[in-house]
Amino acid sequence: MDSQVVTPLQDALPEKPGIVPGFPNVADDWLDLIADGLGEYGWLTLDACAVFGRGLLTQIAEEVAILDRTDNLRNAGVGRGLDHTRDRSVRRDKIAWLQGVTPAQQQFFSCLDELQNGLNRRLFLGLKRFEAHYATYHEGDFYRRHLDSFRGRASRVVSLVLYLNEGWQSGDGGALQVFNRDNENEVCGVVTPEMGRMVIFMSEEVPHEVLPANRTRYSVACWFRQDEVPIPL
Ligand SMILES: O=C(O)CCC(=O)C(=O)O
Ligand SMILES: [Fe+2]
Repeated sequence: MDSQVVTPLQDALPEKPGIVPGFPNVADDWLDLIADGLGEYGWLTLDACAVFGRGLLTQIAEEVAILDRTDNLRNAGVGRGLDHTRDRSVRRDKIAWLQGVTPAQQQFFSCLDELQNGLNRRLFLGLKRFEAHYATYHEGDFYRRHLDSFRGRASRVVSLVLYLNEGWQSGDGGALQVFNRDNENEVCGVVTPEMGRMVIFMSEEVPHEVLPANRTRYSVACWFRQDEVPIPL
């Protein structure tokens, strides 16, 4: 597996007022909405600002920006185990895996935990753990159409991407195109990577593609998995 230890960059982070009390707030109705969208369409997008709170989103965005500026992200690969390659014709983003070590990452991971439990209770997915990485797409970077998991491998089951870019304009490119799970040539959604926007989809079912970005694009991508430990694919 592509992995990289992310050292907490506490010293580099400016003083923050902290995370606002009452946030994050993973409420039952929010979990219902996500479970309904996944169950009915296999994917959904929503604005998660009110759930995470601006304070946490800003801290997460600063972490990835610092990792980017200090050259602590590395070229992402395609496939796992022996099939793992860094094919730049398929994807050009740079990534760093989260270890849940900084206060912001701990808060974020506790939300992912609640989401995992909420989805298991509603959809009986048997999700056991999750993994998450920061991703940076610089100008011209893209990720061609793909699925995040292959059928029957019982690995990645649900994908989640949270975008971290203030003031994203349509001319900035970098949209996520979501394809129909029954017809991979039909676009059924276009998601703009604006701060706090989130997309969630079934990893084995929904083809998707990141269009070339015209400015730096930050995100955190997470996968909820059914396996206890990574199964080499
Ligand atoms: O950043 C996105 O919009 C999607 C990224 C993606 O598809 C992936 O990392 O597998
Ligand atoms: Fe993907």
